[in-house]
Amino acid sequence: MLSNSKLITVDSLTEQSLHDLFALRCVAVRVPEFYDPTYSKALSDLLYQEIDASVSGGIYESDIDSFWNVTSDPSRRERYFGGALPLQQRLRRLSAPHPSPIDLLRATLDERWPGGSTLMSMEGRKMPFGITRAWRTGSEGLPHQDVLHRESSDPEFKAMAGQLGVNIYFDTADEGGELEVWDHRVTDEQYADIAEQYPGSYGYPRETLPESAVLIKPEPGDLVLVNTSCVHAIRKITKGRRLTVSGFVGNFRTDLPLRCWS
Ligand SMILES: O=C(O)CCC(=O)C(=O)O
Ligand SMILES: [Fe+2]
Repeated sequence: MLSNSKLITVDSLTEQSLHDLFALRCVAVRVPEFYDPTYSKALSDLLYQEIDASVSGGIYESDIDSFWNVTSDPSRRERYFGGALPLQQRLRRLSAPHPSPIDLLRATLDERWPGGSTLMSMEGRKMPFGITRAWRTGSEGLPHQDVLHRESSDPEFKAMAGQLGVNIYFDTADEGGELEVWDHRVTDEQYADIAEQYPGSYGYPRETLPESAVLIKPEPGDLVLVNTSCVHAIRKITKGRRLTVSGFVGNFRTDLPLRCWS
């Protein structure tokens, strides 16, 4: 039975809940109404219009590539880094007169984490944080992990002590679209043997996994943080559509800044 005992729900993000998530005392943390739900719907209407057909398609539509889509394409990579600051500025403009939800998240992490929080840089360039992901009816995200050092050979990322997926939900599906998280990790050693079968740590068959531990049906305005070393999936959206602003947060040490990218 799915007990959701590995889910922590908090009124506001705390240092303790972040430590619990990095240490896998839980697999997900939910902050209901992190962003005002009445602003969320209005913002989602604007963000749907920003979807860019020229960024990589796949399971969701977006306004900017994710890092893993640009690693082997120099022109996409250039566009990705060039988009980092315009992305922040556009979300501020679309959210005004309310705060940008991604600024609010980065400031909250800065206040709560001993070492603070900052945008991730790579080779001296800022990375985008807070991409829009629009999930249409019929789409789903298969069981996967997000582990940066499997996507980049940069030795710096090997030192990362943990990675979180952070999602703020602005529009949610009428049916389906739940976030499912397993209390289960495919280790780097295990992944090395199956990497060719599951590029990007994506698409593990459900029958190879234990029962999932957490199932979240997000509401507009919710923030959900997942330890992305745990296998997680987005159940098929069978009615309606779903829009998130999404990113990752890397922990390099408690006394160093969390680093944020998408
Ligand atoms: O959209 C979601 O609920 C989760 C997306 C995801 O896979 C992640 O944040 O790593
Ligand atoms: Fe993920």
